[in-house]
Amino acid sequence: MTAEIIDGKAIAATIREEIRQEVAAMQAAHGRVPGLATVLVGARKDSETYVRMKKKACAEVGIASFGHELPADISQDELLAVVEGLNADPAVHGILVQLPLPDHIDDEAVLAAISLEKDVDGFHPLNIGRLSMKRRDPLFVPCTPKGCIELLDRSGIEISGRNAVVLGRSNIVGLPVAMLLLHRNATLTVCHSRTADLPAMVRQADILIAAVGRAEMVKGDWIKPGAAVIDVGVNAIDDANDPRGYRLVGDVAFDEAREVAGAITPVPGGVGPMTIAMLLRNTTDAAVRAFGG
Ligand SMILES: Nc1nc2c(c(=O)[nH]1)N[C@@H](CN(C=O)c1ccc(C(=O)N[C@@H](CCC(=O)O)C(=O)O)cc1)CN2
Repeated sequence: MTAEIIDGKAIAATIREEIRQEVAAMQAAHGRVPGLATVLVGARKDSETYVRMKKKACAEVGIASFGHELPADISQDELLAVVEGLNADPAVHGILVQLPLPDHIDDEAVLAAISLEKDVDGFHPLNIGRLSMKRRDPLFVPCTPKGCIELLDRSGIEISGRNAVVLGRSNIVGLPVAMLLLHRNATLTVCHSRTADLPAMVRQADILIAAVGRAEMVKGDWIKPGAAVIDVGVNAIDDANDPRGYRLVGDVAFDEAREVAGAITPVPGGVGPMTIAMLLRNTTDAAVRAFGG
């Protein structure tokens, strides 16, 4: 079997066009557009790239973006003051604090300071708490997990009643995506570094979400024939043939897995573009609420 490739780039482009039209309609109806504040602390190259991609995506759909580039040695109080200022700014409907933050900053305190109505990353403890409960919808769902579910839905992959295995238990991806799958009536297994016989567990998966951050860890013979494989990993590995000196690979050994799976996301071009599309979705939803529907 050769798997169907789930083209995250194309699906994200469709979603972005849907949002562009909504934003144009908002502009016509209210004379206002959604606004996203991005907060970048320090000069990590990957974070700079992601924030730049987010601002560009905002511009393409008509969302206003307000960039705050702050020094790596900013104090926690100073950063909290920036967040408070954005909470009070009526032009800002969503606040994105790019992670990870420098070690001297307590990221939980910063995420908890974001107004619930502007928490477009969905990382506020109350939003996460609501995500973990039945029938208590959070105001926002974290972007990468939401993007994984959207990829399954838009590819016509049934979730209810299927065995879903989540590899990884991070706050950003593993735990929230596990909750979303459970809410959609999947039978859920969460695997991690202490799981015994990982290949055997993964082989149970009708739907596999790989989010461990280890390059090509999941081998082809770990995959159940016909499974849907959503690869969240974005890992740089050395490649002398690439002009950048590296290339990006996922957590799944793609060439092996595509011979066994029914459907699979590539890296790059799978989940990554969906993360940004879902941020635009959440920001637009925040503005709709702020404008009164
Ligand atoms: N506040 C947040 N911080 C972080 C999040 C997040 O959702 N909110 N997620 C990640 C990084 N991330 C967004 O911030 C992100 C990662 C990857 C991509 C993406 O489109 N990747 C491309 C490849 C890009 C490249 O060539 O370098 C792909 O997979 O096709 C977008 C966003 C951590 N921090």
